[in-house]
Amino acid sequence: MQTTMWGEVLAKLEKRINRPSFNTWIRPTQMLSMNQKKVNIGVPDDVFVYWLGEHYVNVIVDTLTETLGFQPEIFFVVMENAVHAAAVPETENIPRKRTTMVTPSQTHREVGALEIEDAGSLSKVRVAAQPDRLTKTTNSMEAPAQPWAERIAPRRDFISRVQGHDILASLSSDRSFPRSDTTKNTNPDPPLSQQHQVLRELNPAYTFDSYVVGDSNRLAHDAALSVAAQMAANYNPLFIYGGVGLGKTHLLHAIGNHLSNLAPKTKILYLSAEQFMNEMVLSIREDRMARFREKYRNIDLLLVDDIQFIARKERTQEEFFHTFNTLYQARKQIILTSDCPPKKIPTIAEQLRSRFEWGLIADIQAPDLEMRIEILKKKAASQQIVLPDDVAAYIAKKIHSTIRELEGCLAKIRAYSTFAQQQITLELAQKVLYDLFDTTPRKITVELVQQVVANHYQVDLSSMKSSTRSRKLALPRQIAMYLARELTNLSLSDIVRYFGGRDHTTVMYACRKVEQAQANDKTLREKIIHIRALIIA
Ligand SMILES: Nc1ncnc2c1ncn2[C@@H]1O[C@H](COP(=O)(O)OP(=O)(O)OP(=O)(O)O)[C@@H](O)[C@H]1O
Repeated sequence: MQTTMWGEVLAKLEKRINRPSFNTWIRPTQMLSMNQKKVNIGVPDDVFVYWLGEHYVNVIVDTLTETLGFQPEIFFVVMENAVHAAAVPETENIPRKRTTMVTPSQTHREVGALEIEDAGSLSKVRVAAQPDRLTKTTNSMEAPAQPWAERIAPRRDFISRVQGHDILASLSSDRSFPRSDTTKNTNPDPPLSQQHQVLRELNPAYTFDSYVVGDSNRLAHDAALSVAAQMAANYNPLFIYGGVGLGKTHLLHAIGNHLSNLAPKTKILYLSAEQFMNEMVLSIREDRMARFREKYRNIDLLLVDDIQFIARKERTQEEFFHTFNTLYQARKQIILTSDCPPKKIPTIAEQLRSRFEWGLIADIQAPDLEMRIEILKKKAASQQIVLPDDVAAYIAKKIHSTIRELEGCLAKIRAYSTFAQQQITLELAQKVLYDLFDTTPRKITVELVQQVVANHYQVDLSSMKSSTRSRKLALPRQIAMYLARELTNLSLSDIVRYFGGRDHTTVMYACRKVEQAQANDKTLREKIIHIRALIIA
């Protein structure tokens, strides 16, 4: 039952996450156990714990919530091997020798803390909570370092570094606001002056130095540098937009880091638009809007990621509008990122849209091959990975769209080379990334076509193969013949045999009928496009 449920979750995730990422990071996972509060997800190694926690925890929790009907906490459990790990009972039953909290692993969203557990007969079980309690995060600052944590949670120094600075951070996490019990624990509403104690989010690795500049991002980079050099002078607001994983967040953090080093007194607030909304909702519910406004309107630099999130959220737009005006009038700097330019953000108040266009709008495009290679080399060097040129070129040629994918490949290769104690070579890279890059086209057979069509029309597969004349079956059979003709190399006579017939004119007739029907029926045309896509996928 768990397997079926996980299968359903995987099927949903497959639609929500791009294919290479899904195949690399999600497909190898298993559900080990669940109860009414928690779900244990088995993963192959530490790198998965880090990477899933860093990038996919929210989508996994959302999908589980949708499937289970409640929001579980999730734990990633490293499996020595699938059989062994599948025998792990509920996590709370595993004898604990030590549990150490380490830093939250996150980019622009609250992700949470990681725990290490020693598990009796299991040589290692490591658990990454889907945590939303800042108390955990705070504890983590004092936690002793673990050797593996160094590898998989490189953000530890980030907490201690940030602690010393006068930077404000959002107190609410995406997931904490609907749950009053957690908010009680996590947000006792400390005085403003103490809020920097619970800082998170600015990633010290995201600096201008570690940012590779090329034609695709030069404008955004130069504008960011200019703002960092002189706030609210030239571009206010600075609006950076671009596709997924192309470096918008990196630039925001780079500005924040630059200023926090240069002028530690600068009050910097970095958060996602979603966090802004969550905190606003929480503040309204707890009657703390005055504090909320005080916090947001008393800063020098506001960095908001994914502003497109506020589309269709009128109350949030209104509140953000006032925040924007107050800061702007006080000559404070505002920097926003989005996945599209202001004019393409759907259903956003016109006054807000026009304000987003007041300053400079800079886009980031996908990097070219040279730049992708340079990024890979830079990332490798920063992690002390010896990455031969041919391996960098191999990965960069295969991955075009997002830099996050490049990093994913690098992390995977590094993990394998570490565990297998082998140097990184082209051969190793090819072996490790085989699944990811295996683009061998799916072999299309008549049986496959029949199966997909039968599923779509909810008819019995065996009846596809019979010569029954029922009306319900006529159309699906004809569509299956039509698509079999189009998608396979078989002759009419060969195809008809799969449908229990002998006369090739049956297929000819079916093809003609479907073509005519499609010409007059848009819905049917779209259905066939959809079915064809499922067959080819
Ligand atoms: N030009 C670059 N040089 C070096 N690293 C980069 C560059 N662009 C992006 N990266 C890296 O790629 C990863 C993804 O970048 P980032 O999170 O900033 O993307 P994003 O555009 O904000 O994505 P999303 O829209 O999903 O939030 C980060 O680890 C970042 O360091």
